[in-house]
Amino acid sequence: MTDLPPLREVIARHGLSASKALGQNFLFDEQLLDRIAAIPGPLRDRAVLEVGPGPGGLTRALLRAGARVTAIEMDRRCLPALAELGEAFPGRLRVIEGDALKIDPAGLFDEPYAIVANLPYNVGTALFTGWLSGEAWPPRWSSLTLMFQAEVAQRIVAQSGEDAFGRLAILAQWRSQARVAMKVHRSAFTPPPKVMSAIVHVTPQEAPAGVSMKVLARLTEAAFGQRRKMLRQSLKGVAGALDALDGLGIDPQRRAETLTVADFVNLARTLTPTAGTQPG
Ligand SMILES: C[S@@+](CC[C@H](N)C(=O)[O-])C[C@H]1O[C@@H](n2cnc3c(N)ncnc32)[C@H](O)[C@@H]1O
Repeated sequence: MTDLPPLREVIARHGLSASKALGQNFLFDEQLLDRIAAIPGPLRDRAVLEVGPGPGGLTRALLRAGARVTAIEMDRRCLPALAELGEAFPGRLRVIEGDALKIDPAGLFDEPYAIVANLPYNVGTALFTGWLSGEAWPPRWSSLTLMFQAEVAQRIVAQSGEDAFGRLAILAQWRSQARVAMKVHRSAFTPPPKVMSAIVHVTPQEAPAGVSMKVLARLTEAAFGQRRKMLRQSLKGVAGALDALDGLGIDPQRRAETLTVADFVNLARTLTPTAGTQPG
C-alpha cells in the first residue's frame, strides 16, 4: 500500500484550517475512512465521484480501495494537498475545482459511477434531492453514499407513521432503496459539529410504471406542506387528487404521514396524464 503522510500533517503543512463558511469538518481516522469507502461495495477499477474531498481523507480511502476518483472541491486551498495525493496514485485521481451545485456529474463520466460525499448539511441535501429528482430513471449514478446530520438521515429512511416520514423519505424510497449504513459520532470530526451524523446509502431500483416524478413531487409537497391537516384539506388544490383518493379507497380524513410510499405512488400514477387511469 502507498505510504501517505498522516492527514493532520497534510493539513498543518498546507495550512488548511477548517473553514466554517465552507462547512468543513474533517475526518482523520483512517480506519473509519476505510470503512466508509467500503460501503458502496468493491471499488476496484470503478469510477467514483467524490464531492468535497477537502484535504483528501476519504479520497485516499477510496483510492486505496482501488477506485478511479473524480473529486469536486470548491476550496482551492485544498488543491495542492489533493495534487500530492494524485501523485501517490498516478492516473487515478482527477480533481475539479468548482461548486458541485453547479456541475452536472453525468457530464463528467461515460460509465456508471458511485457518488460518495461528506458535505456540509445544506449542500448535501440540495445535491441529494437534485440527484434523486430526475425524470429519467435509472440515473447514471449507481449508488449514493452520503454523510448527513443524523436527523436528516432519519428523515430519508423513515417509514409511514413515523414523525420523520415526509417528502424526503418518499423521494428517497419510491424508486430507490435507502438505508442508514453507519452512524458517525460527532467526536470523529475535527472540529466536531454540534450534532451526530449518519451515512445514508441509496441504490436505484426499477421505477414504478406510469408515474411522473413531477406529479409525485407536487402531490407530496401539498400533502406534507400541511402535514397536520386531513388529506381532503391539504390536497384540495391538486386537480383530481380528491377523486384519486376516492378511487383508491383512501379515507380523505387521513393525514399524509399515515399513507405509505406505495399509496403516494398509486395516487401519483392516477394523476399522471400519460399513463394510468384518469380521475373523474
Ligand atoms: C465536511 S468537509 C469534508 C472533507 C473531507 N471529505 C473529509 O471527510 O474529511 C466538506 C468539504 O466540502 C467542500 N465543499 C463545501 N461546499 C461545496 C460545494 N458546493 N462544492 C464542492 N465542495 C464543497 C468543503 O470545502 C470541504 O472540503
